[in-house]
Amino acid sequence: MKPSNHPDLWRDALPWPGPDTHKHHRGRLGVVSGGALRTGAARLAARAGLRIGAGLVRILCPRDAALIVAASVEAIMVDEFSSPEALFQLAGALDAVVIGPAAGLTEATALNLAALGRTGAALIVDADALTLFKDRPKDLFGCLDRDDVLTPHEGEFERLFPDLPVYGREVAASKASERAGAVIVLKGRETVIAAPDGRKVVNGNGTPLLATAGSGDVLAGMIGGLVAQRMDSFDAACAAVWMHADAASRFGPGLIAEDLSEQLPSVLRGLAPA
Ligand SMILES: NC(=O)C1=CN([C@@H]2O[C@H](COP(=O)(O)OP(=O)(O)OC[C@H]3O[C@@H](n4cnc5c(N)ncnc54)[C@H](OP(=O)(O)O)[C@@H]3O)[C@@H](O)[C@H]2O)[C@@H](O)CC1
Ligand SMILES: Nc1ncnc2c1ncn2[C@@H]1O[C@H](COP(=O)(O)OP(=O)(O)O)[C@@H](O)[C@H]1O
Repeated sequence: MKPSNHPDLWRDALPWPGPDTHKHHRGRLGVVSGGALRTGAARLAARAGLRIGAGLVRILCPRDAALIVAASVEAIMVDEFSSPEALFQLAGALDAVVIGPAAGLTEATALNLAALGRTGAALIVDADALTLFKDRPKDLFGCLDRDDVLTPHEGEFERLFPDLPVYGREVAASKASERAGAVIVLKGRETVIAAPDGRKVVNGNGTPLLATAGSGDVLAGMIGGLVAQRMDSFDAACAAVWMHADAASRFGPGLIAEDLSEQLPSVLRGLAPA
């Protein structure tokens, strides 16, 4: 399949604030932070979610991380939790939650994911929350709904779906989406986005400048920010992947993950209705 992702596919579905909206109506996104030494990934994702238009973004922190995160954010809100049940309560008021970036390869991450799976929030599952389920992928799939999104790079994909890479990236992504019962974003030079209902798009505007630590965390936050605004999860994933690459190209050489969110206003201006 040739690269097929293009704004014509999802431009009309992008969320824009109406005159009577308020921050809660624009969508509430949560991002689960790692522990005290691992808070950067959640902050990258949260900022991206806010920049892409979620009205309210909260970083949900284990106790030891809360003061560190609180000291390094402004518009982003911070909550602490001390158990999966407490996380469940916090997430009940959210439209979408990102979990996985620097979350830790621990049982606590698995229990937190299971707790989030019991809420009505759509989940964007990345990084450690994928790798953790290497030997028990069904435990992950059992927590998911069809509007949830998994964002593996190739290594993470192979850990969850060791029998699928042999089919090639495009077929593998479709089979994985069907098996997981969720949208799959198989990241790489040409990212493949597949939905359990058979929709599939291949992205062609990527740039190797994106091969920098934390850029995947930003992408997870962008998808979460669009899904929180009630964009269909597959469309949100296609839009975020394209905008993420466009942001990188606009910045150019020297790009680090922190720069991506700061390019989003100009990316969005180029997509806004006239
Ligand atoms: N600011 C922060 O706090 C940041 C925190 N972060 C967090 O750190 C945590 C662990 O991150 P990680 O890099 O150690 O884990 P992972 O990416 O699994 O690499 C492990 C091995 O997998 C392999 N591999 C195969 N294919 C691959 C591919 N396409 N892309 C990359 N690797 C691929 C590769 O093996 P190789 O190819 O070298 O043999 C590699 O050595 C995780 O929670 C993450 O969220 C980061 O997001 C950065 C910013
Ligand atoms: N060579 C490349 N060409 C285009 N895009 C790339 C390339 N390498 C990485 N990317 C993109 O960069 C992002 C990296 O995500 P990920 O591996 O999860 O990074 P991290 O865990 O550091 O946040 C993905 O969106 C991926 O598609």
